Amino acid sequence: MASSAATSATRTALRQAKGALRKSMASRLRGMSQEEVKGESSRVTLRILGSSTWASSSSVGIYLSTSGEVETDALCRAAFEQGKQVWIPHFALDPGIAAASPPRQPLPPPSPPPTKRTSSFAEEMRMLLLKDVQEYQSLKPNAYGIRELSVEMARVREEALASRTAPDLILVPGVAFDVHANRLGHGKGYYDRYLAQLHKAARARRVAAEKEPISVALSLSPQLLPESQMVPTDENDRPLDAIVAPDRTIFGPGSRWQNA
Ligand SMILES: Nc1nc2c(c(=O)[nH]1)N(C=O)[C@@H](CNc1ccc(C(=O)N[C@@H](CCC(=O)O)C(=O)O)cc1)CN2
Ligand SMILES: Nc1ncnc2c1ncn2[C@@H]1O[C@H](COP(=O)(O)OP(=O)(O)OP(=O)(O)O)[C@@H](O)[C@H]1O
Repeated sequence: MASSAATSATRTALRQAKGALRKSMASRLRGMSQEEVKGESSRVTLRILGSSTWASSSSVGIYLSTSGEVETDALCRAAFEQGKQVWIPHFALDPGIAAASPPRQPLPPPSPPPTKRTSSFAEEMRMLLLKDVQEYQSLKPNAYGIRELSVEMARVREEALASRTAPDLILVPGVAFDVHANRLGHGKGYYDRYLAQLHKAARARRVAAEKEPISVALSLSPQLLPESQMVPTDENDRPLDAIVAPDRTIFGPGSRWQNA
């Protein structure tokens, strides 16, 4: 009992530390002007486009940026121009699928408090194949303000986990990063779980270790914490292969990212 109480206290402390960092980073990022974000995004984009990892990848997973993130518009367009396959996140809840799940309790049980809140987002993120740049340009923002395929299109669209041409490079968003290549996201664990599944799927397809997908986070300058500060992590948080910031690349343990 004592050790499970300690574990639960540790988890609470970790959740609080992550929450505090998300809050302080959000306020730092609000202090950046649009011009600063654009300028830094261009520098990150040039570093990605100039890397040999980008040059040798034929299939890329790219997040579609929202405020407080490195903008990915130029990267998406470059990927299409260069004939790469482009996969984007999808996390809108599909009401068709929700209707098939067991009915909710009319009232939450008095104790313990409910852990699940109603949300317009799915439990798990998927990565769906975009057809072309025209389709990319036609995407509409979801309830969170992030552009993605409509729920109807998403139902019939190829998903990366089951694909033989799954992305070999994933460009990952985040709130904060540290010099050990750790990442803090928005708190749903979508990318942590998805990357773990993608690696599992690659192993199941007997993809060689050196061909497993490379995950690289894109960071605005304030998002990369100073050496003295670490992102709070637990056993589910895997360091990335690299973090590319406007004037610095952080390499994760055993990284296969190649700048030049
Ligand atoms: N541009 C971009 N796309 C992305 C991500 C991202 O971080 N950036 N994601 C990276 O994972 C996924 C979306 N992640 C999300 C994470 C949290 C919430 C959300 O609802 N946050 C609430 C608080 C939590 C809750 O209500 O449960 C909020 O902000 O109010 C939504 C989406 C997929 N696409
Ligand atoms: N690989 C995993 N397997 C199972 N659960 C996981 C995994 N990774 C994360 N989780 C769970 O997801 C929840 C949110 O995790 P966390 O706070 O690290 O999210 P995040 O990485 O900041 O968010 P996101 O990836 O959506 O940007 C936690 O309860 C965590 O335990």
